[in-house]
This record gives sequence, structure tokens and C-alpha cells, in this order.
Amino acid sequence: MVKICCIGAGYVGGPTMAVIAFKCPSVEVAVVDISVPRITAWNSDKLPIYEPGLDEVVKKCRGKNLFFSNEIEKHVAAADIVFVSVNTPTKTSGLGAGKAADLTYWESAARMIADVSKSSKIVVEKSTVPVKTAEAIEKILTHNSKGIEFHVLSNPEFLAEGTAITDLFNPDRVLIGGREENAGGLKAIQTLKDIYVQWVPQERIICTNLWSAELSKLAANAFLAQRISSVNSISALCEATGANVTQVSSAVGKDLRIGSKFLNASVGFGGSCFQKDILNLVYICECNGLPEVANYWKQVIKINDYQKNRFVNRLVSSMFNTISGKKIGILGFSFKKDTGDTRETPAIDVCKGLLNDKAQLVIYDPQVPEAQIFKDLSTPKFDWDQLGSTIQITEDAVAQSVKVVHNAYEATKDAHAICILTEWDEFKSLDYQKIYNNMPKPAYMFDGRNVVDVAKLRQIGFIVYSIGKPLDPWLKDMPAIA
Ligand SMILES: NC(=O)c1ccc[n+]([C@@H]2O[C@H](COP(=O)([O-])OP(=O)(O)OC[C@H]3O[C@@H](n4cnc5c(N)ncnc54)[C@H](O)[C@@H]3O)[C@@H](O)[C@H]2O)c1
Ligand SMILES: O=c1ccn([C@@H]2O[C@H](COP(=O)(O)OP(=O)(O)O[C@H]3O[C@H](CO)[C@@H](O)[C@H](O)[C@H]3O)[C@@H](O)[C@H]2O)c(=O)[nH]1
Repeated sequence: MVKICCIGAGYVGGPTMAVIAFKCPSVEVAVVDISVPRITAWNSDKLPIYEPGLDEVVKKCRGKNLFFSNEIEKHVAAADIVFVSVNTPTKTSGLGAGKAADLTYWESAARMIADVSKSSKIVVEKSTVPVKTAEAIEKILTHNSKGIEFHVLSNPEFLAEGTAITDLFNPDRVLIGGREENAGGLKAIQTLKDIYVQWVPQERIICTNLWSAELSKLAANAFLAQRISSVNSISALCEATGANVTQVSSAVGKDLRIGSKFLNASVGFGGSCFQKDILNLVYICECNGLPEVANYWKQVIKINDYQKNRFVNRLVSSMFNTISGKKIGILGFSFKKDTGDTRETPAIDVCKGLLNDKAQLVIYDPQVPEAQIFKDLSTPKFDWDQLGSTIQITEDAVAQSVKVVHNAYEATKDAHAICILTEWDEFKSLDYQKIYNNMPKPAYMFDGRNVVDVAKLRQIGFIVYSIGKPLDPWLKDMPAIA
């Protein structure tokens, strides 16, 4: 029986390994983590992450060929294949702070693998890492290896949160990078391919050299984020001219060379990956003496910051330039629907911007716990962080000006304005007449995700702002200073 161990039981390690166990009954999978609460949650009825379809997959395999454990060394020692899926956040201090990936967790995992291994292993980079990381990992492993053979593969993960299980069941591609130039490397690539081939069609499994696999992951995220910043930049121009961004992106996306996906204008992209990975790409370009290329990709993040800023400014300027003491109902806090993850969610910057203008916020999100929202809003950002960045709200100010509630009607009652910051499906079908009746007038709706029916809400009486859509006459006269 092939034994797999995955170091890191997070958003990637947990679902990915659950799906491998589910699809490959003859493989034994152990997912290990340093965090005791995380492992306890994986072994309980309330999994540590919300992901549609995940519960069923975990319940089918847990205790049979899928195990979650804090006994890291034991499971690593026993494994034939070790996946490393630890976090690789942006460095916050030292060389490359604010851009480079922090590989502390990765390096400590690699050193531990070298220390505890008594048999040869394939070590798989699942985390997103800078191109050439495999070279450093090989050095760490072989330097301490006591004659054991290690083969390093790069197998980046392309799942998106909220659709992780369907993405893993039916991936566009699986990418395996390895040392194609030697027999051991080729054998390692084949061993990993033999796992995926149990449910992924052969032609979707792409084998490359190590550096292509590592770089493809960063490049894919940069291209995806670039599409959002591109459409968001056009949304500003739509508002200035009377064009409608939904019509423009639909017309543009009909060109098969461009494609229709990932062209939804929004208040900005969030999540733990896009900003981090582009910053990482920027840093790699700078280190390779390519400042023009670095600046090109930096612009994708700048437009994202501009978009969040623009949203806050539009709201404040439309409400007579003051929101001091005004209640604002916030619908949605996670970085996208169907996840409770708030890492880099645009809601943090938008809410901080509103708090900076002394608004009173009442927040509702179907999945994000109250404590997480308070933590996110009072955690200082780093100096290097872009935009809203400089805005720091103290814990006391957050406690005084923010309330978290358990449904959308409570959040919007007596509110001067509503902001939709996540596209949760339930926000499409709320009783907006009832909501309107419970708000002081004029009642504003600022839809940062283009989820509401603008015409219908205007008919009810709302003043509606929807990203990139023709402006409400009320808003037209308001300056939209960025
Ligand atoms: N979240 C996503 O959608 C996504 C998708 C594709 C790729 N990625 C990449 O995958 C990697 C993991 O991301 P994530 O979102 O799962 O992160 P995460 O923070 O949810 O999980 C990482 C886990 O690793 C554990 N860990 C850290 N150091 C450890 C060590 N030495 N030993 C054991 N456990 C350790 C942490 O306790 C944590 O539970 C990152 O590189 C990320 O860029 C993420
Ligand atoms: O047309 C769009 C599509 C997305 N978004 C926003 O972009 C962010 C990221 O969304 P998405 O890419 O769906 O989620 P992630 O889980 O961050 O997944 C991305 O990042 C992962 C981590 O590297 C990759 O594995 C995935 O392929 C890549 O899509 C979210 O805030 C979305 O609301 C938009 O604003 N407009």
C-alpha cells in the first residue's frame, strides 16, 4: 500500500488529501499539522474550513484510509510520498519584506523530513513557492540525508476556495514538475502520475521540468488577477461614460481568444493567493534584474487597491461627504462566496476606510465568525501593504463602531446605506422592499459585487451604486475622487 503524508492540514492540504484518499482507496493518507486545534477539528463533526462537498468526502474516508494527526514525525517517517502544503505568506520583515515569500515553514518542514527519514522518499511541493525553491529544498534534503535518496517534485495546486472539491474532482490540469533529465526523477514523476491517473484523464496530466511547474503556478495566478484588474479598470471608465461593465465584459469575452470567464467587475479581488503570489513574482523579477517586468505586474495590485479605495470614496462622497455616526449595513465579509476565509478580503480595506470616516458598521456574513471579523479589523497592517494600508483602527475603536449580527435584515435595519461586499447567493433573493421600509431615506445601496437587480431596487426607491454600471442621477453629481 502506497503511503502518503501531507504536512499542513489547511485549505489546500485538507481537501486535496481527502480527495486523493476518496479516489484512491488503495492509498493510505495521513494529514499532519503542528496546530492541535486544527487537527482536532478535522477529526470532529465541525471541520475547520467551510467548503461545499468537503464534509461528505471526509466522512467517507476518515478512519479508513484518511487520517488527521499531530504526530508529524511518525507519519513522515512511514511515508513513501511526502506532500508539503504549509503556508508561504509574504515576508513581513527583513530582506524582501512586503514582496518575497516567507519560506520559514517550508524550510523547517524540509529539515524535519531530512531528520526523521530512514527510507527514500518523494517530496512534493504542494505549496506555492518561488521558482527555484526545489533547488534549495534538494540541498537541505541531501545535505542531511545520511545516504537516503530524495526526489523533489513540484505539483502546484490550482483549486479555488468555494469550489475546491469540484476543482479537485475535475481539474483543468494536474501539473507535475521533476528532474526529467535523470532516471530517478522520471520514476518519481511516474509514481505521482500513477496516483492522479486513478481519476484524472491522462491528457490533463502535464509533466514538465521543475522550474516550469513552479513558475506556471505564479504565472497562472498573475494572469487570473490581471483579468480582474483589467475589467475593474474598465469599470471606472464605464461609470464615467455611461457604459455598462457587464455588457462590455460580455461583449469582450465572446471573443474566443479572450474567453468569458473571470471578467466580473468587483470591489476588488481578495484571498490568500493573488496578492501574495504577484508580489512574489514581482520580487523574483526584481532579483533577476527585470524592473520593467516587475512594474508591469505590480500594476495589477495597484489597480486592485484603487478599486477598493474608489468604492469607499464613492460611498462617502455620495452621502454628502460625511458618514460620521451613520449606520452602514455590510453584507458579506469573506473574500468570495462559499468560503468563510477572510484572508486579504476586500471587505477589510473597505470597512477600515468606512471606519476611518467614523461610520458605525453592522456586519453580516453567513460563514465568517464574529471573532474573526473583529480580529481582521483591528489587526494592524504592515507598512509595506498597499492602499488603505495606512489606515489602522484600534481594537477599542472597532469594539465601539462595529457590530456583527446573524442575518441580513438585522444588519440593514435603520441603516443609511448597505454595502454588498461578497456575492453570497442569499443576497440576490432578499426582500429588498422590507429592507427599504426599515431604512431612513434616502436609502442607499452600494453593490460591490453586482448581485442586485438595479432596476428593481431603483423602483423600490433605493439610490443604487453598482460597480461599472450607469450611475444613478443622484450619484452622478457626486465627485468620485479616488
Ligand atoms: N488557499 C488556497 O486556495 C490555495 C490554493 C492553491 C495553492 N495554495 C498554496 O498552498 C499553500 C498552503 O495554503 P493554505 O491556504 O492551505 O494555508 P493554510 O494556512 O490554510 O494551511 C497551512 C497549514 O500548515 C501548517 N504548518 C505550517 N508549518 C508547519 C510545519 N512545519 N509542520 C506541520 N504543519 C505546518 C499550519 O499550521 C497550517 O494549518 C500556500 O503556499 C498557498 O499559497 C493555496
Ligand atoms: O471575475 C472575477 C473572479 C474573481 N474575483 C475575485 O477574485 C478573488 C479570487 O477568487 P478565486 O480565484 O475564485 O479564488 P481563490 O481561492 O483565491 O483561487 C485563486 O487562487 C488559488 C490559490 O493560488 C488558485 O489555486 C486558484 O486557481 C485561483 O483561482 C475573489 O475575491 C473573487 O471575488 C473577481 O472579482 N472577479
